[in-house]
Amino acid sequence: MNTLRAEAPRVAVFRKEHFNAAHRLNNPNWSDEKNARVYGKCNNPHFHGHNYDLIVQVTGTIDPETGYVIDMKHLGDLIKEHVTDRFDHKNLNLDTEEFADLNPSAENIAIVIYTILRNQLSESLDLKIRLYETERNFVEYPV
Ligand SMILES: Nc1nc2c(c(=O)[nH]1)N=C([C@H](O)[C@H](O)COP(=O)(O)OP(=O)(O)OP(=O)(O)O)CN2
Repeated sequence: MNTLRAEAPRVAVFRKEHFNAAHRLNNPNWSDEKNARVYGKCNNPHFHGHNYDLIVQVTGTIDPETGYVIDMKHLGDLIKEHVTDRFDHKNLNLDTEEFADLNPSAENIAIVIYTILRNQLSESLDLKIRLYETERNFVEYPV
């Protein structure tokens, strides 16, 4: 008799959201010259904006009653309440406590969003964030 039981399949679901925000990349421990050299136009003292595309990936097993890993409507509502309402049309450096002392690079923004959403989801669900800062520049966390 085969005593091995098939593992429940794990499925990834994705929710895409969008927000606009301004930021400035700057290291306060460096000179103005070094900041300008390292960050280039992203160091503009008057800030600049991006149209961020956010893809939230949630992976888990399927609830046999709903057929869902997670209700994507609920996931969309969570992202709106906790992420996009918080960051959309904000100056990340000046208007948000998360980036008051943290350089708002795409990497750091992704980690902040991950941490916010991780607290909203069941521990049985895995979470991954993909954040597009431009059409060609994007980051993922965790890897
Ligand atoms: N590792 C990182 N590198 C860069 C980041 C970042 O957050 N992490 N951010 C920037 C800029 O803020 C921004 O992404 C602009 O970069 P740029 O390459 O100029 O943008 P585009 O893709 O629109 O333009 P291209 O013409 O394709 O270069 C830079 N680096």
